[in-house]
Amino acid sequence: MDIFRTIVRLTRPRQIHRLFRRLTLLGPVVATGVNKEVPAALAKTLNEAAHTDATLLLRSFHSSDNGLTESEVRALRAQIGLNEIGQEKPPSAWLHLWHSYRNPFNLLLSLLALVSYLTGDAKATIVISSMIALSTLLRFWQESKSNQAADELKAMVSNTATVLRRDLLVNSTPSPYPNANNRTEIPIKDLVPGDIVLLSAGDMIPADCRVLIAKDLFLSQSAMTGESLPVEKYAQLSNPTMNNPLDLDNILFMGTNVISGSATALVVTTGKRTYFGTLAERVVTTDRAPTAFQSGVNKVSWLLIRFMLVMVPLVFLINGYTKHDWLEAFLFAISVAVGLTPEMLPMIVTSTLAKGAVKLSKQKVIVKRLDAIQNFGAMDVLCTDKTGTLTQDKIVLAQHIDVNGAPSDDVLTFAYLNSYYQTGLKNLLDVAVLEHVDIARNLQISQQYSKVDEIPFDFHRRRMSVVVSEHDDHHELICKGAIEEVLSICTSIQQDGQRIAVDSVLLANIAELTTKMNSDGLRVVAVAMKEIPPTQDTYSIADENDLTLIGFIAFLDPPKETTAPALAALNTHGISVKVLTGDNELVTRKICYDVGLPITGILLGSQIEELNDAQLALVVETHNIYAKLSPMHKERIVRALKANGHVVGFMGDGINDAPALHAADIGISVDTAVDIAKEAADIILLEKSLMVLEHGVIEGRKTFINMLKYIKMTASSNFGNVFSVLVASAFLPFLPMLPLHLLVQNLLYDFSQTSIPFDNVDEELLKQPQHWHPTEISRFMIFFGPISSIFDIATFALMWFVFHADSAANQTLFQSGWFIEGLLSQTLIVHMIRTRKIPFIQSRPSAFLLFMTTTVVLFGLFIVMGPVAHYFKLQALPLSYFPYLIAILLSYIGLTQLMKGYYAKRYGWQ
Ligand SMILES: Nc1ncnc2c1ncn2[C@@H]1O[C@H](COP(=O)(O)OP(=O)(O)OP(=O)(O)O)[C@@H](O)[C@H]1O
Ligand SMILES: [Mg+2]
Repeated sequence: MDIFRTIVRLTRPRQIHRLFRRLTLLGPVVATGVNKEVPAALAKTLNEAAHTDATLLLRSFHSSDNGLTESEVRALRAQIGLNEIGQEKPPSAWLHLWHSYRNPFNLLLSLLALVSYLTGDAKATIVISSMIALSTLLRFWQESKSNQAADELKAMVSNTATVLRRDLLVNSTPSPYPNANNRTEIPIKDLVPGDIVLLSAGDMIPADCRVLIAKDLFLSQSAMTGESLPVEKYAQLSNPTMNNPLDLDNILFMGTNVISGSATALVVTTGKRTYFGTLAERVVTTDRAPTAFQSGVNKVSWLLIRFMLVMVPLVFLINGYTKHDWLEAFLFAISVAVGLTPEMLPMIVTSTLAKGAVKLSKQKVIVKRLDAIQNFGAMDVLCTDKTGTLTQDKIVLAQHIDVNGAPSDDVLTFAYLNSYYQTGLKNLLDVAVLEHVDIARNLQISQQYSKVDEIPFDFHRRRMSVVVSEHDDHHELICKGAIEEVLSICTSIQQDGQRIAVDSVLLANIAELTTKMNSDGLRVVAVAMKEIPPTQDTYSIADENDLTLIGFIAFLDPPKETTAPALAALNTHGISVKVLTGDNELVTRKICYDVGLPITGILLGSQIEELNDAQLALVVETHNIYAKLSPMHKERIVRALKANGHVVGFMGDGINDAPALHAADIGISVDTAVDIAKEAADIILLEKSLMVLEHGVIEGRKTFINMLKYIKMTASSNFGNVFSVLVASAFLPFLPMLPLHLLVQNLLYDFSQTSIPFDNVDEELLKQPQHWHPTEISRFMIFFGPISSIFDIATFALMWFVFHADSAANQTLFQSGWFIEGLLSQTLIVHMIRTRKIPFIQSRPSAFLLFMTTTVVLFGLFIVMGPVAHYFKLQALPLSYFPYLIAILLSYIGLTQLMKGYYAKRYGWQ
């Protein structure tokens, strides 16, 4: 929860990164420059776990081959707590209150209060103290709301682990781990030591674990150790003398993830006691390059700070010299500085983003990194995979045929065995195969077959094999995968019960058959096998040779009905869609045709391989379909588009999508995706649909536009104010406003701005991607700021010449006149600047904004005209002042409206 407090300091990028990391469940925290040592107690536990024999270890954890029982787990959890990292605990309310207080604005007010108290000015002390309370509570309240929203969002994304539970065992015979029928999915936070977890490619390691069984298990530990190469892990230590905990190669660390292979592991430590947990308290995160948005906010802040550095000393010196009261000149200069500081900027940014995030969550879009919202609105190219996005989430096995195209039960049987025994990949194709449960019954799998080994899937080979033994007289290696990739390892073909050597005629026939199916939109997977004498019990990729092609299974992957309208909607919002898939071009072409996505060019992974970066940069602009891609191709395409200046979104849910999700400006994944894809994403959709995405994009744009509004208004009105102060200081024999007045004005204005996140946005602004142009903000500020000064100076003249407030004795009258005009013009101008159109008539503000600005205006009038004026060192103005005021305000509005037209024509309006 202190996440959001941290974001409040938006001008400090380092904080943001830390914060965003924390929003991710097991964020990629990279420990740099910290003591990476494993605490002694943990090192001992891990070493013991690594060196103890598996059976003994299980016993020492009171666990078994089949895991713990539900009641054991519950008892243990009550004792040791949830599997969570402690840091996510919210800070105490008092601490939060202190942080809400601790800013320059409040510190200055406190100083003023102290000065008033010491000079015996009780009224001023009371007024100033109440201001401090008000501004602190305002911030406290806003932030608490944002924090709560963030917590609720986080809870919406599911993070589960697969565990074995002894009491779920269906029959008394213990099943081999990988296909155990007593597996169940539980939230990661519910894991306890002694739990047995099943892991496969794409999973995050949910706690510190000891490997019990590993199959080609490769992990990325970069999150933990910074090393980028995958490390292999085994069930047994490769070197039994090893005792450096981080080198133990049968220990898995929380926060790392499985790149390939599969494992069964025993949970050894959980939560804060894991290595990750101990690290989380000490980590220094590496800085990612700040996003365009962060650096934009920084630029604006710096602009104002630089400006302040020039103006404030000037104000100080001028007032000191001319009025000879250096203390007052100092306090005044400081107040001007505070007036210039956009101290509410971080809070407005936070609450605008948080509010956007909450609204998005109602559209089933969960934002993991808050500043992704801005990128969401800026995105102009969306790259997406095919399955589940363009097509329905449900794939069905439609055909199982031999090489002649005749239905064949053999093919289905082999495919079933392959899907049943493989553990490396969880995907929809296997789910579809396994739906044919009748086969399992007929085959009596567990009695007739036993698994010998498997060669897991990877996205370069595009195939996977399992080796099973039937009656022990031979082993069968069964392979399934993409057509070309399987054919490349086949030397024969099974035709009408005969095994025939592959020749070009056969190959041509097969090509014709599969092309036909692909063009009908069927995804085709080839199935092949070979029999091997049972001389070995481990197999590797090298054994995938000399296979016999049995036939094909074909899947129906029909397009979603919503895809076509969603594509059209994205198009009208200025976003072009590109399809990046590992599947082949024929199927993809058919799907694109079905959903009405015009194809502007198809490029294959193999072709991309041959292009250098410059060539690729040209090609990605023109082509919109990319097929047969490896994960690295996907990433390269995203990078090329980014380098061309696009803001690129990538949507995907597989292991193969993770690198591209990382590379994109905005990574989008789904709740059902593999852990590492979810981890890499900035946005999680609770429903994989392009339609949902469109709502998200619009919400993102609204959020961004409102934030920009605030920044533009505040920058320009602060700029104008200081300009006026400078002019007034030079000519007046007294202060144009007391420090107190400046601060009250500032606070009231800020107060009215808290409604900005809720404001309406003009329709036409939502049509195009919204980019961030920090230079435009300075231009806007320099353009519109001085306009207000013209009318401020007119007010000075009015007070001086008409109302004869021309001596120190009359200064309160002068100050009151300017106080009202300044506050009213600043508040009114909010309505002018929030739209390029005619306010109220062509573009209506939200009711809340209207309410807040009206309240502030009335309150300002009350302070001056009401009975409390002397508390604020103000005095009631003669009624004859008001017609002048109205004239001044109307002229101001008129001139601003004119200038808006000119500005928009010249520079455009965002
Ligand atoms: N479970 C599996 N068994 C065998 N082969 C598979 C399996 N999953 C994928 N393949 C093969 O690998 C190819 C690429 O995988 P996949 O289609 O999942 O890639 P992708 O880029 O995620 O595609 P999509 O855009 O459709 O999500 C598939 O077309 C198929 O030939
Ligand atoms: Mg996919």
